[in-house]
Amino acid sequence: MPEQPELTIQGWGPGGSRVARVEEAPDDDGDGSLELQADPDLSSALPRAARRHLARELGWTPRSTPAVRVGDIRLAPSRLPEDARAAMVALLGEENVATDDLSRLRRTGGRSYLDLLRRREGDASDAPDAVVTPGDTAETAALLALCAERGVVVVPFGGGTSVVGGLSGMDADDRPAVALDLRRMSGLHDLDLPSSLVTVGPGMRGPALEEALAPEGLTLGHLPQSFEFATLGGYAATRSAGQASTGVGRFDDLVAGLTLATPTGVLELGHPPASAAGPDLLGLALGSEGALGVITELRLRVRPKPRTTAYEGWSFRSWAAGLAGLQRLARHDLLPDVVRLSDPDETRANLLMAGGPGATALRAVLRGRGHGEGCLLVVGWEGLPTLVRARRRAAASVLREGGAVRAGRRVGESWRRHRFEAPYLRDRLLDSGLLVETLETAATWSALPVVYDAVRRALGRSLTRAGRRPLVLSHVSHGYPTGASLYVTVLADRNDDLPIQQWLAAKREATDALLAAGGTLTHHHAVGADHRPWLEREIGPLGVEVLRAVKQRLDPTGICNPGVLLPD
Ligand SMILES: Cc1cc2nc3c(=O)[nH]c(=O)nc-3n(C[C@H](O)[C@H](O)[C@H](O)COP(=O)(O)OP(=O)(O)OC[C@H]3O[C@@H](n4cnc5c(N)ncnc54)[C@H](O)[C@@H]3O)c2cc1C
Repeated sequence: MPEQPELTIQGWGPGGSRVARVEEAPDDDGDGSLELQADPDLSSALPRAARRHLARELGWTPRSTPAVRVGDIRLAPSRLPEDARAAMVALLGEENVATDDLSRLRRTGGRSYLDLLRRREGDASDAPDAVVTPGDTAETAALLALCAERGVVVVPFGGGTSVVGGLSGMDADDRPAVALDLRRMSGLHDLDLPSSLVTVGPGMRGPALEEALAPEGLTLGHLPQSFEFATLGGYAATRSAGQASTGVGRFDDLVAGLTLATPTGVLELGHPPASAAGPDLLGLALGSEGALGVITELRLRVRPKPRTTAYEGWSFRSWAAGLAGLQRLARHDLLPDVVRLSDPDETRANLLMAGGPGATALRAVLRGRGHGEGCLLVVGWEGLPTLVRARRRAAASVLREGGAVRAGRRVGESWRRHRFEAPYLRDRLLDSGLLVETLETAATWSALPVVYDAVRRALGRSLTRAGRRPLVLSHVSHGYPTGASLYVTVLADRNDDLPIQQWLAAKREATDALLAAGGTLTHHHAVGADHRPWLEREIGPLGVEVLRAVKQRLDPTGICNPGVLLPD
C-alpha cells in the first residue's frame, strides 16, 4: 500500500515536514473528482464580488492574521514514564513508539475551528505524550492491556479530521496519553466478490480503497468532504455521512462487521448478511469514538461503480418551497443519490463565489423568473443508465409540480468538481481575520423549518458585535423518508482578543437552540468532547448509564479516549 500523505498541521491539505502551506496541495488526480483550489492568497482564491459581499455582510475588513510558524508551536516534554515506554517498545519495536516533537504534533487534535485556532496560535498543550503504531489486532489488544495496567490513556488516531474535539485526549485524572495511530493497519485484506464484501484495515483512507476497488469495477461510494484524509475506521467510529449518503447510505449502513480490540478482550461484531441473534452489538461499536476500544478491522459493503452519473441544478422561489419539494420527493421514494438544497444566503454566496460569466448569467435568468432570492438545489443520480433515466424523469415531474425550475447541468457538474475545496478556502479566510466554522443536525420534515430558524437566530444573537452580524449559510442534505440533515456554515468578524470564547458562546447558544427545537445533537460529526455536555439531553440519564456500564465492562480503568462521548 503506498504511503498516504500527511495532513498539514495548522490547516487543510497535504503538508511537508515543517511548514503548513496550502500551496502543497496536489494536482487534480485525473478523474475530475478532486480539482483542488491551491491558492494561498485570498484575493485570488475568492472572486472580487464574493469578497465585497463578505465585507458588506459582515462589516469585515480583511486583515492579516497569519498562523505562527510550525517551529514556534509550544510543546511540553513527553510525560510518558520510561518504564511504560520500554514496555511498549518491547511489544511494538522501537520504530513504532515515537516521542519526538514532530510525530506528537502531527497527532495533536483534529480540524475544528478551535483546533485550528490553537495550532495557529502556537498552542499544542493537548499533544499526546507519544505516538504508537501497532500493526494488527493482537498487538492493539496487548497494547491496550498494557496501557490499562500502567494507567496510560489511549486515543485512537485515524485521519485526524475530527471536528468535535474527538482527539483532545482530555482526562480528568491527567494521566499520560498516547495517540494510537492506525496507519500501519491500512491494507485490503480480502475481497469477497460474490457477497460484495471487502475486509480492510481501519487506517485505510477512501482514495486508497477506491483505487484498489476500481480494477474490479467496484466502489464504496462514501464521499465526505474530508475524503482525502479521513480513514475508514474513523468513519465507523464517528458514524460519518458522505455527500452521496442519501443514495448509498450512511457509513453505518456500509459496515457489515468489525473487530473491536478492548482492554479486556476482542469483540467480533456483525454477521452478514443478517442475523436475529439478539440485539445488534455492532451498533455499540459504531459511533463509539474510541471510548470502548479500537476498531482494528472492518467488513464493508461495496457496489458496482455507477455506469452513468447525472448531476444538475434546480431552483425554488423560496426556502419553504424547496423544503416542500424535497419532502414530496421523499414521500414518493424519489430522493436522488445526492441532494443538497441551499438556503437563500448560501445560494447567493455560492453564486458569487463561483464567479464568471456562467454564474452571472444564471443569476440573471433566476431573477427574471422571480427566483432572485431563491434557493438552488443540486441533485445527482448514479447507477445503471435505464434506472438513472427513469428516476430522473420521475423526480423532475415532482419537482416541477412543486414550482421548481431547472437550472441546468452545469450547476450540478460545477458543484461536483469543486466539492472538496471549501476546507482549503477556510484556511485563507482564517488568515484574513474571520471566524469560520460549521455545525450540523437533523430533524423531521415537520421540525426542520423550526430548527433552521432557531439556529440562525441563536448564531445571529451570539455573534453580532457592534452591529456587525455573522453570515449564516445553510443547506439541507442527506434526505430520509422522515426528515433530513441541516448543515450550517457560519462566518463572522473574529474577536481577536477572545476568539475561543467567542465561538464557545455561539456554539453553546446554537446547540441549546437546535435541541430545544427538536434537532439531534449531531447527524454525522459525532459527540467528541464538544457535544458531550448535551448527550444526556439526547439519550436520557438511563441511556448514559447504559453506555457507562458497557464502558466499565470493556475499559474498567477508563483509559480508552476518556475525553469523548460520555459526560463527566
Ligand atoms: C474539512 C472537513 C470536512 C468534513 N466533512 C465531513 C463530511 O462530509 N461527513 C462527515 O461525516 N464528516 C465530515 N468531517 C468530520 C470527519 O472527517 C469525520 O468525523 C471522520 O469520520 C473522521 O475520520 P478520521 O479518520 O479523520 O478520524 P479521527 O479524526 O482521527 O478520529 C475521530 C474519532 O474517532 C476515533 N477513532 C478514529 N479511528 C478509530 C478506530 N480505528 N477505532 C476507534 N476509534 C477511532 C478517534 O479517537 C476520534 O474520537 C469533516 C471534517 C473536516 C475537517
